[in-house]
Amino acid sequence: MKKLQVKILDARIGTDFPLPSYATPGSAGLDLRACLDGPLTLEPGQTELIPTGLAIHIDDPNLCAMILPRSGLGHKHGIVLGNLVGLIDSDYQGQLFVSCWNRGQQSFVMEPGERMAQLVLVPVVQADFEVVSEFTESNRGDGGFGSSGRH
Ligand SMILES: O=c1ccn([C@H]2C[C@H](O)[C@@H](COP(=O)(O)OP(=O)(O)OP(=O)(O)O)O2)c(=O)[nH]1
Repeated sequence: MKKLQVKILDARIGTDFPLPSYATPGSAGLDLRACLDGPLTLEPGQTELIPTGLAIHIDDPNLCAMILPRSGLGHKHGIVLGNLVGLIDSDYQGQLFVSCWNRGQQSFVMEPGERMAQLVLVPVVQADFEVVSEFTESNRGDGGFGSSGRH
């Protein structure tokens, strides 16, 4: 299997914090840890851009990466992403940052090395554009926004 090369920018990763790894052979997401010097308190409503200490250059236009929230942190503690989803372009070469938003009612202390979000590689298809007058008809046609279900 072809694997993406992830560059480690922070020497604490692999020493103070574990190396990134997939939790199980079937895991889709790679945990992204907070590369912090000390605890960071996120007050209710606060958003902070938190470094991961990792950089990737995907270098393949057929792929991108997405940063997604961790379900437990989001559901139990209200820690989700300020941008809802982070999209990492295949030509991006910088450090990965996670926009952490405390949408909950209580302060949350992010500890150094804490798993704050996850990174998933996703196939990409780019679009070309063409002006046409009609499509070949389908069953749905242009029905949407609940046209086939509850009104
Ligand atoms: O959660 C995120 C989202 C993006 N990025 C990096 C990778 C991505 O390739 C780059 C640009 O992201 P995006 O295109 O979403 O940003 P933008 O606000 O549209 O700005 P621009 O493309 O002008 O930099 O920032 C992150 O590190 N974390």
